[in-house]
Amino acid sequence: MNNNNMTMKNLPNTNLSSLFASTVAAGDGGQLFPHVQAFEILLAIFVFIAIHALRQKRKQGLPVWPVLGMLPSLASALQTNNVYDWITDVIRSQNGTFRFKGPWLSSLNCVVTADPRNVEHLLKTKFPNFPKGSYFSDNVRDLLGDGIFSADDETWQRQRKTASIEFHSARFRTLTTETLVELVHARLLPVLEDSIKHFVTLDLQDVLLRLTFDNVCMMAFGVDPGCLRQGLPQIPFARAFEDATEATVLRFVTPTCVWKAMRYFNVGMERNLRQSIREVDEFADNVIRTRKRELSAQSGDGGDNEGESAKKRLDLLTVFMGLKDEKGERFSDKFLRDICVNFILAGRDTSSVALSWFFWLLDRNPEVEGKILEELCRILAEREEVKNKKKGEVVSENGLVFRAGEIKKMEYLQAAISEALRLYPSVPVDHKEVVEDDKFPDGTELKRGTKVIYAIYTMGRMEAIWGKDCRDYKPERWLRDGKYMSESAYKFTAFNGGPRLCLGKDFAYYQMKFAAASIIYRYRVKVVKNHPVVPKMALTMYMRHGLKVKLFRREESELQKYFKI
Ligand code: HEM
Repeated sequence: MNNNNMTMKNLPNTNLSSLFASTVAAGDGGQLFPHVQAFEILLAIFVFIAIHALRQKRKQGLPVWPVLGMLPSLASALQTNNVYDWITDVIRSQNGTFRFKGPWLSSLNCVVTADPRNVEHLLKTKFPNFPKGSYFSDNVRDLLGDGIFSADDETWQRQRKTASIEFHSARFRTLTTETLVELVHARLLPVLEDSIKHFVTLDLQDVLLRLTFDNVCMMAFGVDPGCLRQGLPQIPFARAFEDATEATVLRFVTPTCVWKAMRYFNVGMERNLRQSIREVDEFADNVIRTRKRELSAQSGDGGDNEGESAKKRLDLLTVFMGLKDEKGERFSDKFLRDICVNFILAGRDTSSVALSWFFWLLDRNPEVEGKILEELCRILAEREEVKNKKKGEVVSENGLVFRAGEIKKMEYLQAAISEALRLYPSVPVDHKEVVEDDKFPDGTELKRGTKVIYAIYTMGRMEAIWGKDCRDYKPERWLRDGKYMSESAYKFTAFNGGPRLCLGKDFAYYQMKFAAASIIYRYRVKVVKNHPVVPKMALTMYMRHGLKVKLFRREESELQKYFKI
């Protein structure tokens, strides 16, 4: 055998077994040096394996290596700027669904799909067969306990039912609307105004995260942590919460036995996680204790300050404190803590991250910004007091607050935000586990215990779902005769679908529209030139480097153009 002639190109035509045989035979005859012989054998084995692995790529989407499975491809994809684009390419090459093969004995084997028929199957049709599962809940239990996000079955159902009634009650809606007005006008806009006064750039993602964190803490605990204030202070509870979620996410990319051992010995990331959870718990315990005191003061003499303030409360903590479980007993403090922490996780960063991508897209699509502004001014022009004013007066009104009815009329803005969520869903991938053997509508076999990932990010980029222009930012695709038309939850999965549809969806749209309209009406948001914008690998699709922007106050003359009065 002439080893010098052995190239990757001509090898597929070589009879490998004869190659092996001749190599070994040469060794038997002792005509070659033993280390050359060993090298040849190893090289031949390697080439054989490489060809086999690469051949699998066509059939299975990625090369499959002995022992390591598809891990090398994943590892190199993780070094790129956007792992979600990589997943998208693989899924597209496999017509919507592929099976990821992890290393031997690892927990990484899974089926990944972006086929709406499969997504409907797992989120709705066969919902009981696809719970979150023990792998997910084991990983998140220390932080989320038995809260709605990680729970399945009755524990989930009970929280879902109660929270759903509360979320859809008129009182709750009024309170959240009022809270939002206060947060945007007394806190967000002054911070933005400050950046203009001091000629500084701003990380808009950080500012929006602060806004939604304060907002959701007020909904869950009835407490304002005050993250969004001038000077943007560090708030220990917010910091601890963020650290705890980041450390929890690390468990998903660490072999289970490794993180469990680290937890046992209280070292590394597990040590940090324990410390952060302790701080979150201290905050929660404190709020729960104080609320209990308030409520007992209210049911006692009812006249003192604590009792009075408790009467006004509508947060989830107070609602759940007033309820009893199926045995007629009050919920434990631990369960109350879990409920609140889960709601904070669900509502903390989803809307702010969506808004960050939205403002980035607006910067790249100024015609969309123009259409939003036109819509805002058209809606404002319907106000009686505006009609009675002379041309130009309304635009100089600093204290202008959009009303709930006006927010609802913002169809184009809703379309523009939905379009941003289609391309950059706040939750880019989600996860389920198979209880009993099953089969997807596309024919994929699912064995009991299989992990299933539905790739929400990829679904927004499938030609089969959205057409040839699926990668373009086009709010118009959501409009029919100027009215916003929602899509099937199994095509547009940003808010999940079926029984576990996002509970905060309506509120989130309201919150995002209110904040966006209040900003866009006053400022042009320009992304700092050459600022790198790439997603971060996390449960929520943050921008890895934040969103550095500079704000410019809108000139009256610019707004004037849009007022048709
Ligand atoms: C743009 C904003 C939002 C997006 C894109 C979004 C998306 C989602 C998604 C994908 C899920 C399913 C997660 C899973 O089961 O693994 C979910 C669940 C949930 N979301 Fe949202 N969400 C948003 C805002 C909010 C807000 C503001 C709240 C509350 C204040 C909220 C409350 C919830 C709750 C409680 C669940 C759990 C529902 C259940 O399991 O029954 N979400 N959301």
